[in-house]
Amino acid sequence: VSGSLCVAQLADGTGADRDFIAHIMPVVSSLGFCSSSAQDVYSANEMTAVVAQIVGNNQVSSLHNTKRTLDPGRSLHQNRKMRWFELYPIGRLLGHGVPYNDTIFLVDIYGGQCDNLRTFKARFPYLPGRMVLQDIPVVVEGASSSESRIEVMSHILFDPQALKGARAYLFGSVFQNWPDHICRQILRNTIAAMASDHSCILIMDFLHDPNSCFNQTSYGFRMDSIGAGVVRTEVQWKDLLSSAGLRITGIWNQDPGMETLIEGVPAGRDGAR
Ligand SMILES: C[S@@+](CC[C@H](N)C(=O)[O-])C[C@H]1O[C@@H](n2cnc3c(N)ncnc32)[C@H](O)[C@@H]1O
Repeated sequence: VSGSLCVAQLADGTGADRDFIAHIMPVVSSLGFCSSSAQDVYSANEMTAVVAQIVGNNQVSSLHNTKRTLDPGRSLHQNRKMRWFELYPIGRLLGHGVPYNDTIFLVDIYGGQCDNLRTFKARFPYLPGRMVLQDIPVVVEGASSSESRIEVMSHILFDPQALKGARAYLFGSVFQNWPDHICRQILRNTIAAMASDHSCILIMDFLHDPNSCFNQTSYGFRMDSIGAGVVRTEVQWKDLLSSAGLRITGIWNQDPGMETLIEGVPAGRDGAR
């Protein structure tokens, strides 16, 4: 096929689901199997011609082999995972009337084995305020025995948020696991607990850029393939947060192939945050 085709035309021509085409084509393009001149617009190139021949199928490397060829020296496993506080200027959380020792500074929602809080406390040992890890009961049991300075509490999906007025509610690698309607419910439950003047939501997640490197485009593809997960573009994040009643007040990202920190506050709040 000569010329460019948009996602809708590709879906029509193949009979495949349009969302599926929109997700898979950035991966195909970043592997070099077609070209992309604009977002959601693709054209055939020399590689397309090769793989379109029956004999050419044998020349298609596995994703892992191709990754080494096209993206030398980089893979999700080779890159060190950034800590949320290495991306985010935590001075933004200070000087707003909290934290005091008896107030809640940070709630790590679905925090796993409390690594986010443990490393944060190690880096900023003198910060006042309570730190609370929330996760499903079986995870919380394991976490409580390993870290005594961090409070742990059971919290499962769609539970109302019991901890009111924390300075920040952190979600690390959580929303990428869930479709929009579930994320919206989690966000709304959190908003109901937020103090209107000083609480914020911090989201550590991937921000999908369809024109970026293999690392990132393929991560969205892999999230799709293991469940209902989704890696969102900046527009999708804005839409999701605003549909829940939040306004994005900052996005920090040091490497387009890695995690991003998104800060949000209730939409009605005056000022920058
Ligand atoms: C991808 S891990 C993220 C862990 C951690 N926040 C981090 O930054 O590495 C997702 C977490 O969500 C938790 N989780 C999964 N299903 C849940 C549910 N229904 N209710 C509450 N937590 C859940 C898991 O136990 C896990 O700790």
